[in-house]
Amino acid sequence: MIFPISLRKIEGRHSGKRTPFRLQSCLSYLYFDGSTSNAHARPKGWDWTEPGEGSLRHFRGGRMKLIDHDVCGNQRSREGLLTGSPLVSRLSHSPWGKRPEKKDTGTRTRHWHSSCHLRKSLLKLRIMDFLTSTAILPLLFGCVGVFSLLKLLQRMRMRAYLQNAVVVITGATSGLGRECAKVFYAAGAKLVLCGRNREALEELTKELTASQVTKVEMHKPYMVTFDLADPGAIVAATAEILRCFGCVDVLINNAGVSYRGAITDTTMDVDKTVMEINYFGPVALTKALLPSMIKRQRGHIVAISSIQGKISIPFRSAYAASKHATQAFFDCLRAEMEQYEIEVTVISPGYIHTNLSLNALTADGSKYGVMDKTTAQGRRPVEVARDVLAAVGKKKKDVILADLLPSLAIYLRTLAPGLFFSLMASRARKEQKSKNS
Ligand SMILES: NC(=O)C1=CN([C@@H]2O[C@H](COP(=O)(O)OP(=O)(O)OC[C@H]3O[C@@H](n4cnc5c(N)ncnc54)[C@H](OP(=O)(O)O)[C@@H]3O)[C@@H](O)[C@H]2O)C=CC1
Ligand SMILES: CCCCCCCCCCCCCCCC(=O)OCC(=O)COP(=O)(O)O
Repeated sequence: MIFPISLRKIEGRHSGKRTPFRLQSCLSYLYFDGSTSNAHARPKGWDWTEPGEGSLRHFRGGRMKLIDHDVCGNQRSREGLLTGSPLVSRLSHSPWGKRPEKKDTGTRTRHWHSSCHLRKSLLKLRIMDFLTSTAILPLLFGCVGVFSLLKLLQRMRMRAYLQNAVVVITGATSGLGRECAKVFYAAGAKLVLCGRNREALEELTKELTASQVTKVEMHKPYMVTFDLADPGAIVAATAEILRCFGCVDVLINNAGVSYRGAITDTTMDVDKTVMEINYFGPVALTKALLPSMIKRQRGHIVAISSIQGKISIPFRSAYAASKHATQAFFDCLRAEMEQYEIEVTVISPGYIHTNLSLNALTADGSKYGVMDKTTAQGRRPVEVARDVLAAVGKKKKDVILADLLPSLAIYLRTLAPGLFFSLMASRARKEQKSKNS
């Protein structure tokens, strides 16, 4: 007979004591609830003890005694030894009495039948218990094995996808772009590094080629310098990019600029510049590279957006608008490119410890030049870069790389917009107040 028992409860409060328990029946299992002080409660719905009142009288050092009465009113008891795992313990016990003799009353026979019935159901239980104890472990190991195998396959597929792939990274001179260059290079990608600052690109190239640490074959990166805010430069740069390795497998639109300012103070030029760099530039570069990808029926476009591509926070109007536009454009692109087997991944990070706030534009177009606390406390760019690598390798479509609060804020914006807007308004009031004081 099997008694699944919560060992935790027993050990916690009652071990070694003479303690009353309430017995409760659930299906044919017997549970006892150590938290109650009910001494002689009748086991609810438990027909096994029907002839009398059963109660658990004794429990000491792993032994327990169950006492009830037979039909003639004689007290009878069973003793059990508590064994088994902490999750499910068993009470092995001396079985109940024998078949009633002919002289027994009808009641006694009825109880004997009910006892038989109980034995049958307990046999079923024992079989079930045997099956679970013999099946659960192999099943568990099986699941872990399959999971590990799938992970291994995924890693191998990822490696094969990125090794020797031509990867173009914009904004490779600094922050996230720079770290992306390092992790994609280490994965064996053929890099085309883009930025405005040639010296910074050269320095990065030197650093990369000096670090031959991985087993995979490394390829010397190319550099292409252009300004994303200059549409003419983008056309010329595209031709140069395509000449580097003859094709592009992955384009990572990472370059970007942030902004801080009140809408009422901000000139239209600033709005346009932010949109040029963060939205029109990546869109133009993507459009320029797409025909060659479509021709090969192969390619992957990545957009580094932001949490602010999903929610808008005060004093970030131009930046949030550019990131929302980015999200929308690349979502459309994903749908349209599926027929050509071109992947589109939009990545929305939360704060990262980079130069973003230092380089942010203000209302009059000047540089903000402050390392914000939120930026300084952001994630390490190398970690985010690894997540970008994984997202690209796994061909993810939309990825949020942020802490719990920004992630929750996205849901709040969708599910309770009124509340979200109130929170943002109060944030704006507070920020305005601290600026004025
Ligand atoms: N840091 C953060 O908290 C977060 C950042 N992001 C996004 O990550 C991306 C990378 O930013 P991050 O590394 O943080 O910031 P950084 O300021 O460190 O890097 C920005 C990069 O963009 C390049 N860039 C800026 N303007 C232009 C331009 N006109 N033409 C070409 N390249 C340009 C910069 O190159 P140059 O050397 O020429 O200036 C630099 O390489 C951005 O899109 C940003 O929006 C998203 C969420 C959070
Ligand atoms: C169910 C409870 C939900 C509670 C939600 C409360 C709302 C809290 C608002 C949180 C706002 C998070 C903003 C995150 C912004 C962010 O991560 O931006 C990333 C960037 O792009 C950073 O750029 P910036 O120039 O602004 O530094």
